[in-house]
Amino acid sequence: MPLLLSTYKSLVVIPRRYKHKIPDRLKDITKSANPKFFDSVEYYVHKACAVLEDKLILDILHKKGNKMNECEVKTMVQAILYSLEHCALVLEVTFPLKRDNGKYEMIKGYRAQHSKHMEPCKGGLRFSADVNSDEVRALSALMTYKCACVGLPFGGSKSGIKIDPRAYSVPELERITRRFTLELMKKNFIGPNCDVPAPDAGTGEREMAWLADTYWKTVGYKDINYFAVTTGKPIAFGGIHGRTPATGKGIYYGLDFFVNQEKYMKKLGLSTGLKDKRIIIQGFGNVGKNSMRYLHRAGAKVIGVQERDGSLFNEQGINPDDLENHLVKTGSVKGYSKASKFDGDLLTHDCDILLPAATEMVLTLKNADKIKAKIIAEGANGPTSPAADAILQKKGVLIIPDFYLNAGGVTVSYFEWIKNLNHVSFGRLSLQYSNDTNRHMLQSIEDSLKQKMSDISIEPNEAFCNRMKLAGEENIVHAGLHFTMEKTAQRIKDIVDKYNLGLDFRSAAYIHSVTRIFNSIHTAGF
Ligand SMILES: NC(=O)C1=CN([C@@H]2O[C@H](COP(=O)(O)OP(=O)(O)OC[C@H]3O[C@@H](n4cnc5c(N)ncnc54)[C@H](O)[C@@H]3O)[C@@H](O)[C@H]2O)C=CC1
Ligand SMILES: O=C(O)CCC(=O)C(=O)O
Repeated sequence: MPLLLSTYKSLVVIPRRYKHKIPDRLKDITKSANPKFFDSVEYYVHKACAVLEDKLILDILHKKGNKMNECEVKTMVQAILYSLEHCALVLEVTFPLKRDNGKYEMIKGYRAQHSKHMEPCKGGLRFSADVNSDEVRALSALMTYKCACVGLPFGGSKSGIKIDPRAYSVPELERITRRFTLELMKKNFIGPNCDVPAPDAGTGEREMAWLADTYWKTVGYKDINYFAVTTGKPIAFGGIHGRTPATGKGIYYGLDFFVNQEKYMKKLGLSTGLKDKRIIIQGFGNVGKNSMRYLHRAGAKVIGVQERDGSLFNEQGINPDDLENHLVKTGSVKGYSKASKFDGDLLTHDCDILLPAATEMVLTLKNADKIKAKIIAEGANGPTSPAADAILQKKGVLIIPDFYLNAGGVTVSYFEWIKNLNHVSFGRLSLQYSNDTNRHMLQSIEDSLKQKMSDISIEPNEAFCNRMKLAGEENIVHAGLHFTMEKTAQRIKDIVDKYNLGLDFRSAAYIHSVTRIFNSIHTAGF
């Protein structure tokens, strides 16, 4: 079938000559109940390449000054696209831990660097009993596409340490984190210019401070940029305002963009806007809790929360701050009095938006057919298996893909990394100056008008005053995040229209990312 590209003015027909081939080993993945995570990401990438490959080849062939013949171009394009199948480097380390009770235990950890088409590589560090090599490889690949999607100059990486953090004391977690950092340093898997970790599931500011401190006190003292070795650090140790809630805030911006697209909401039979949308969230950790907070503020009703140890339901909506207070007080969502305990599977309960924000592969061949949500907002990395994706697409569900929707975290990590390299916080040099400039501008308008009208005074209104008062680092970060999420959403939407992809926003986002990665590899030389 020819590929129809609708442009602003006309419809361009591209003959499908080259037919990017999805490898045989991935062909049946849409029927698999339990696919490998890395294979799933790879499958999605190939699916996008099948749409994109012809265009990449033809673009180069028709580029002014191109000296390669068709066969050479095709071979090169395919080589670059298939190179994305591989994870560039995977480190697996095992080291001993002396536990508080005097016993010893061997700890396993990984760091995978999927693509080094840009450096440093960027990606979080997770603590979870489920960590394995396949998982970190898949998560590192997602980081490659995530950074490209929102236009960050990074390759993709990810670490995991195979522990349940709840089973260890704080001093034990500190020893594990510091020792793991040393192992990464010994193999050149960490550094401001080669690989920069950040928080992921089971870790946060505290772990990032231990990591940065270990680097600083050993090799980093010779490196003036040592703070840029991790992101997601506490403010007092080189962090940036707004990194902790950034993933949740980005999810809110992304969702807000898509639910305001009339054309798509009509297709789904939903009204536009977040107000009164009924949402179910899986996971009440960093991502779940923070996205719930922003969605609640926007007037959406989070009617259900599913956690590891129980589920809550209230058709009138659950207050995120209230639930968090209960969690902090009791250590669990269980027993929360303003919602009822829910015994069934909340993921398949009726709602407008389902927001998985806990872990991967929760929407699978087993439950996809029972999902009633009209929108799946992928807050977690990899929550949907290819089989579930195919079923949900068929059912006409709009899926906003993980590596776009949860990119707010790494976007603000990028701002933190730049802040550390610049050794100055955003706005420090310019804010007072721009506030003074605004006041001079108002005075100048007033002076000009006074020449014509004697009795006039111009005062900044409340909104303008607030804007000048609030213009600190946090607001600059949020504005940068908002801009990034909205601009990227627009690009993804344009690609859906351009390639007639229906509701397949995942393929559109991959086309966007792969095009950027392809261009950088092709430009640098392969
Ligand atoms: N922290 C970040 O900035 C980012 C995180 N992500 C992804 O978002 C997801 C969640 O990450 P965080 O919120 O940081 O982790 P977290 O550790 O802060 O929270 C995860 C929550 O999910 C719950 N949970 C785990 N398995 C569950 C299950 N099967 N059912 C119900 N609840 C379950 C846990 O009890 C925990 O409360 C992960 O997939 C992570 O890779 C993605 C982008 C950035
Ligand atoms: O902030 C970062 O650098 C990475 C966050 C992360 O691990 C993710 O987006 O999955």
